[in-house]
Amino acid sequence: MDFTHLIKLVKLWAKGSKLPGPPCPSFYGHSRLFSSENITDFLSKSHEKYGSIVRLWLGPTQLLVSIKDPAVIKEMLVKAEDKLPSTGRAFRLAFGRSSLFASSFEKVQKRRESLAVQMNGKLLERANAIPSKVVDCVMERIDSIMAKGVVDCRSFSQHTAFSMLGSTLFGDAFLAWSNAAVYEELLMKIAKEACYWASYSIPPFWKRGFWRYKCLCTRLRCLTQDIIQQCRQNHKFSQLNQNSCNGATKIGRETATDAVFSSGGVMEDDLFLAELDGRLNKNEPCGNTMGVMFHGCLTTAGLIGNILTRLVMHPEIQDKIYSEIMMVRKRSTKSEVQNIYEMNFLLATVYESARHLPAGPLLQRCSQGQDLNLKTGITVPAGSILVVPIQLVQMDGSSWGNDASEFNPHRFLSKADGGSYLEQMVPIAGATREVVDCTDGPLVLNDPNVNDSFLPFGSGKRACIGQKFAILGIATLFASLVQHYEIRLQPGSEDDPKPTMNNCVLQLLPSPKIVFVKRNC
Ligand code: HEM
Repeated sequence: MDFTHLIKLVKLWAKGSKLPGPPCPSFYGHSRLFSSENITDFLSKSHEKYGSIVRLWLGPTQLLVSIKDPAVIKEMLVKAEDKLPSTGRAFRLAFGRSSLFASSFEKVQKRRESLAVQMNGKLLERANAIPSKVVDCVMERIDSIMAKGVVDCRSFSQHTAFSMLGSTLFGDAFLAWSNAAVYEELLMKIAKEACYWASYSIPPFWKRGFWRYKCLCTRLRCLTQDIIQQCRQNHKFSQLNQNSCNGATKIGRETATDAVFSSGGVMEDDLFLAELDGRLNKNEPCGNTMGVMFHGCLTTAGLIGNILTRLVMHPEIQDKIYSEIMMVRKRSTKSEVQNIYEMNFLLATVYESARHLPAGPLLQRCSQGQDLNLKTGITVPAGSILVVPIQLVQMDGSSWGNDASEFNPHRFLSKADGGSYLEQMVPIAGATREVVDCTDGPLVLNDPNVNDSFLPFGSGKRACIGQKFAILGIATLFASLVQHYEIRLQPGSEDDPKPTMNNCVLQLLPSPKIVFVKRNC
């Protein structure tokens, strides 16, 4: 250890010991006391005893600081720009260099901004967060599932999220791709092992399992290149057709700068993919594309599964969503997708599901270079691990009321006059600011982000850039699903599912078995 390292360490000890927290139980600190399964319980007890900021030693050189106060969390998430080195390592190990999921903010800033413009601009302007072709594809799958029998929420959600993200990134070619099932399986195998292999600060070259894992990652890269190739061919072909219909001879990007989306709403150009990976690394291409597929599929599948589980456990909520869909669609002349902005109860159910069960137990940050001075007067020393126990924050009675632990979409609705805040955020041609008259009277959707304790997509400098896309896409999907099918719990599958970490995300397990019953509409 060199001299500067030693000075840093002494500062960490000196400043860290001024923070409130339990005494260090051993040389290894608290690292052996909590695992990912009981981390929230452990932090809950520590916050009860020591207040809203708690420090824990994870060993002689690692200080963890957990923050539970919403105002301090907000400040911290804006000020602490870096992610933990292990997060960046997990993505780098699996997918190669990435300019989107690296731990240093400096490395991701530019790509984040340009991708956010794509995700939140063109994609949402068209109010076509997911194309009808994906919904058709999911519906077809339900028909084949019904022919076979039952399915569980988890596997249905996984396939669905995969179709959603795949067709958004790769266009129509993805839905017809013969390797889609293999791709999905590979991605899930990688998800099972990613955190384990990233927990080694030096890759364990001596372990056979590690090389097996690297093989899976290489196969995923080859398949990603294959689908990108097909996506480009598809695009060129459709351009050729379009040009020959127009009597033009020129093909390629010059004619397609505005054609990121086809008429069906799918991004059929390779501009989006080029935007994702740019000229990142010729030896390890597609790092960001694979990273987005990985993160997007796992988190979206988690939320879809979570909503499905709620709908089968609370049939009264499903009935209410169905009434809202029918009411909105009956009285509206707009296209199906635009109607989503008027389905306030459905959107509130999506928010409530995300509040009730976030993708993971912790948001994490660090500030490698300098100390973090918070307005409360507290200084978090450079190099500390900063965490937000989201489950605790999103279930806290002082932010969410006495019924914080209940599943209640109404907490995001109010009876005041006005339109949905989503409609105001994403202006749609011809959209009026109507409110939906559900059985309880007109309901207005509140912006969930006004509550600092709503954090399923993080917040601040490293917040999720897929939030609006995920919410609108998932709502679009459920609007079709619930309109055409009643989703019921398979008799005998009444176990009480509990939040459990599985494939890098929190899921309600055991996953209930469900049946789709076609409605007469
Ligand atoms: C239900 C679906 C999703 C959930 C719950 C979710 C959740 C999250 C969370 C909690 C973070 C960390 C935020 C923070 O630390 O403050 C994150 C980061 C991120 N998300 Fe998502 N996400 C979802 C879907 C997506 C999708 C569909 C995309 C893109 C297609 C996406 C792109 C990203 C990116 C690029 C980051 C990394 C930001 C950074 O490190 O700077 N997410 N997401």
